[in-house]
Amino acid sequence: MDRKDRDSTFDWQEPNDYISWHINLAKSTNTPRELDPVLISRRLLPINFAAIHTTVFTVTNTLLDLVGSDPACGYIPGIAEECSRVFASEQWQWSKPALARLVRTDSAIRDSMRISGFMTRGMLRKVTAPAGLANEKAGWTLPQNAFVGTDVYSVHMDPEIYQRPEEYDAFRFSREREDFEQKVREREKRGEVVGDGEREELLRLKGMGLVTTSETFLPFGHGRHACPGRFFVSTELKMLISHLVRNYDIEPLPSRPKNKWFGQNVIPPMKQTIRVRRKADDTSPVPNAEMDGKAKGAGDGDGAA
Ligand code: HEM
Repeated sequence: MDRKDRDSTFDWQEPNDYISWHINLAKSTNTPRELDPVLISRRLLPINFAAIHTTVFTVTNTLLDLVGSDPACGYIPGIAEECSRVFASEQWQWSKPALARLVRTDSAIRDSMRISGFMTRGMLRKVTAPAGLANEKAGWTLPQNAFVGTDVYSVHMDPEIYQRPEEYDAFRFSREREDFEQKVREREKRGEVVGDGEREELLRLKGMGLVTTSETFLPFGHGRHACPGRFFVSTELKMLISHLVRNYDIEPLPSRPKNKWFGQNVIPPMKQTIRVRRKADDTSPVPNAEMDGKAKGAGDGDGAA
């Protein structure tokens, strides 16, 4: 970077990555302390920690939830059909809007995060106010330095919020949206006007996407400190699942292997295996295109799917 600053003919292009952002920020805010390589690595490590095991647990859980479901539910063929259809319509090149159309895939990941989330207590916070925190209505107080978190598991398993909460339903969040979109398409075909009410309903249904946090969907936390990596991870997981279901036959398991609880965490069984076989007919003329890092605009901005 320094050399490029001194000599613009130097043949080097700055990578668009965390370390470069960090260095640029340190320079633009005149904080030379932040340029210390040891400090940079200390900033980077927690991000790696926040990003990697969370993603691995989530994709493992989604696969186990899918493979452990009754094949009669048709989840994997349904997702494969959606991925093939959208991928083909995009000339075998993922883009952010194309990934946003994978509503079944999105829903399959979302319901897995709800039912098989690795964190049963979320949003741990420390009370810093010297006077503590009081909830007069509920009749409790928390002293300074107390820790408080949210019982995420009970919210995700509440039958008043989710119908049959103990069941993994891969299309829980997409079924209604697909039906609604189909009806709107039919009305448009008949030349009928789509009104504000329908547009609002569509917005509500889009709000049931993976990256949308709420008081009732908490695997990414909620509010000010909600996971900023969720947009990236939604892109990554959809591409990964799409690649798998489009290119491999996956043998169903007789039942969903049990996750392991320890303390307030739940992790997938580490020794579980699944059987896959490469499909004879390759479904795209550009094999592995979606895994070659060619998704356009992936990871930036919002994107409720
Ligand atoms: C499926 C994968 C992931 C899950 C389930 C997840 C979940 C979470 C949760 C529950 C929080 C805490 C929210 C809170 O305390 O309010 C969090 C925070 C965070 N996550 Fe993720 N995360 C995932 C992937 C990622 C990735 C890929 C990155 C980075 C590329 C990332 C970066 C962060 C960061 C920097 C924070 C701290 C945000 C803050 O304190 O303001 N996460 N994540």
